[in-house]
Amino acid sequence: MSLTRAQLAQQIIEAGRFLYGRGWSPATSSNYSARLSPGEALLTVSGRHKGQLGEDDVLVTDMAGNSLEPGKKPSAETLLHTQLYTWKAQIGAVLHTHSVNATVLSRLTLSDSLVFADYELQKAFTGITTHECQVCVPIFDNDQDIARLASRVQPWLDEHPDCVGYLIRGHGLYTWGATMNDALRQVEAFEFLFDCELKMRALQRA
Ligand SMILES: CSCCC(=O)C(=O)COP(=O)(O)O
Ligand SMILES: [Zn+2]
Repeated sequence: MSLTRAQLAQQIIEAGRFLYGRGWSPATSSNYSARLSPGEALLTVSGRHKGQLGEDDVLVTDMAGNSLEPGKKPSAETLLHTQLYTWKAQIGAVLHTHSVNATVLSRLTLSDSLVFADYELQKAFTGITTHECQVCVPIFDNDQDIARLASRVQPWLDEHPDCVGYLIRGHGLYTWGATMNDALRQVEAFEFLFDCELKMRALQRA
């Protein structure tokens, strides 16, 4: 069943309240979207406070990232959302967050990926049914040129059809789901795992 623009806007508004409240979308950072139709996404307007979004703070774009609502500026990172909708038809929502843990962990990790293994909570990710597997999270260097960044993300997605999210170094997390609730669950799962990983590293050093 497809949801209306108003329903999807409400989901984005509520996601923003939740993510801001958890401290994962501070200071106008982050952007959120939902698939409105096969060829259109509903995305946050650039620069808005994500804990205080209203109905006017979202706009429709095409899958090339062009605003279909003149006068509204789409998120600077629109292309990172639309590339995911183009990559997989099952994706219905994309969330990008800026937590302290995602930022610190992506800076501490000098290699180009993080691997989670043996955590029961890995099962919160779509398609994962056991802790006995590895969840590989690529880390891409940050880039102010979002088209260039998207062009570095694309080969990874193409080669890893089961990818559940990625980090941008010193910047934040991208994850997604068939529904907004699926995407929110994955943000929470990542944040739990980031927390565990940072605590493990701190204790191993002590
Ligand atoms: C204040 S954070 C810098 C921009 C950013 O990384 C972000 O997620 C928000 O950008 P937007 O254009 O979507 O508001
Ligand atoms: Zn960002």
